[in-house]
Amino acid sequence: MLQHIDYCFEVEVGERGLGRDEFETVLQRAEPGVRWLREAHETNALPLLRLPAKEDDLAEIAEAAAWLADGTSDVVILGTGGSSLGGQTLAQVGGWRLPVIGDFRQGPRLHFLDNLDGSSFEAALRALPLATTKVLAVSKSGGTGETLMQVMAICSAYEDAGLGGTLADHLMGLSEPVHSGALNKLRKILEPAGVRILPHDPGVGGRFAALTNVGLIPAAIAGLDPAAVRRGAAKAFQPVIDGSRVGDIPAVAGAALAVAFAEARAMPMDVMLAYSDRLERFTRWWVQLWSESLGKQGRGMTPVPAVGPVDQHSQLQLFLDGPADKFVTVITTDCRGTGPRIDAALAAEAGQPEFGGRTMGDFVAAQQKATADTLARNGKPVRILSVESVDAEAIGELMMHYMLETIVAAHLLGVDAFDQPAVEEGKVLARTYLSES
Ligand SMILES: O=P(O)(O)OC[C@H]1O[C@](O)(CO)[C@@H](O)[C@@H]1O
Repeated sequence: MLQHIDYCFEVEVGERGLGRDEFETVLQRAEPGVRWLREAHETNALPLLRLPAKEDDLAEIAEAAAWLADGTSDVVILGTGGSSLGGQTLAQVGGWRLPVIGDFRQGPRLHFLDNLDGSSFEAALRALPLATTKVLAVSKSGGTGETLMQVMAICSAYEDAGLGGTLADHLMGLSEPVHSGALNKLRKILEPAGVRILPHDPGVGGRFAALTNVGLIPAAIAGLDPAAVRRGAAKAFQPVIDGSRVGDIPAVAGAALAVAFAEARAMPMDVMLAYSDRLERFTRWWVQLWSESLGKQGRGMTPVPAVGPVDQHSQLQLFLDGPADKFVTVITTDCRGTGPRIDAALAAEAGQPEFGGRTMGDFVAAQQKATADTLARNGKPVRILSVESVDAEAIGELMMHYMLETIVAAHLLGVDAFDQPAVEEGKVLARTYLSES
């Protein structure tokens, strides 16, 4: 992966761009954050940082994925937020939820039920052949209401189908170990039925858990090699541990840019425009990571997910000509030569001669470059992240890059990247309203 940041500076984009000295100042402010990361890695204070090199859990991940998938018609993954989006992101790289081929994938059908909607859940329960379905219920805390309700509904559905005695043959859980006698409700439901519960690493926060069993089991079911995902993550982490200068660590430079644009240019909207169907879920995973990690104490930047070229026909007008409050990241792939090649005679006849002999990938390659250049020409700062192709290593590298970028941005903003205190109030109120209804 290469990061190009020339279009972030005033010499290229004019007054919305940063001066090199301004950027250097923010980079210097990032140094304590990078020192903290290095120390946390050495002392294992942040287990996330040990994941890229971790190998001792890969056999269990492969075995769990095989148990869920082998001889199964459908695999249902319950869980929300960080207990689902990392798995979705990785599974999409393996083909899940891609247009058309998502429906023709080899192996069991894969379903992530991360949103709670009674009517669709009921329809899903009617449609699923329960006897040949396996369910993975993921909740780090074991206490998320939406996931608990789904698990209870599924257990009852098995009971109603006369399969109540076979829950251990169909369900698997993934949750933190019980600590200091606290109640883990997911375990409380599943353990008495003999359902196996895999451990969620208590030291890895939900939205940072994609490189653990939480993300890698769905990845393996979708045909991705978990070891390759981690190899990619190690690439993003390498410049942190090898002592590179802060400005030479892509994730640190990215964090410094985002914070500098928010603070010094009043540009608190961060757009991720990814030119690949395989990265659509990745943009959504990043939305949670960026929002829950940074949106605190009146600070934070608002993530805007977009996919190209389709969002050129939806959001690009706003990015180019709306409020000048956005820092855009364009993620490009080397897609030249991919896809169908267009017949020259047909192209000429249609009055589109430049299509003749070109592939769809050639057109998208031209579009992603044209979008970045057009934004820059219109005075909009743009960063370009280019990956050769979207495979297991590339997604691992992208995910680790963004986790590091988020942690460093939190240091720069002076907020805790790892908590999400504000969402608790609404959860308590919803429980009160439910018991009063
Ligand atoms: O994995 P859990 O504990 O069920 O939490 C699911 C999600 O809910 C949140 O706690 C927010 O409500 C997220 O941070 C988390 O990813």
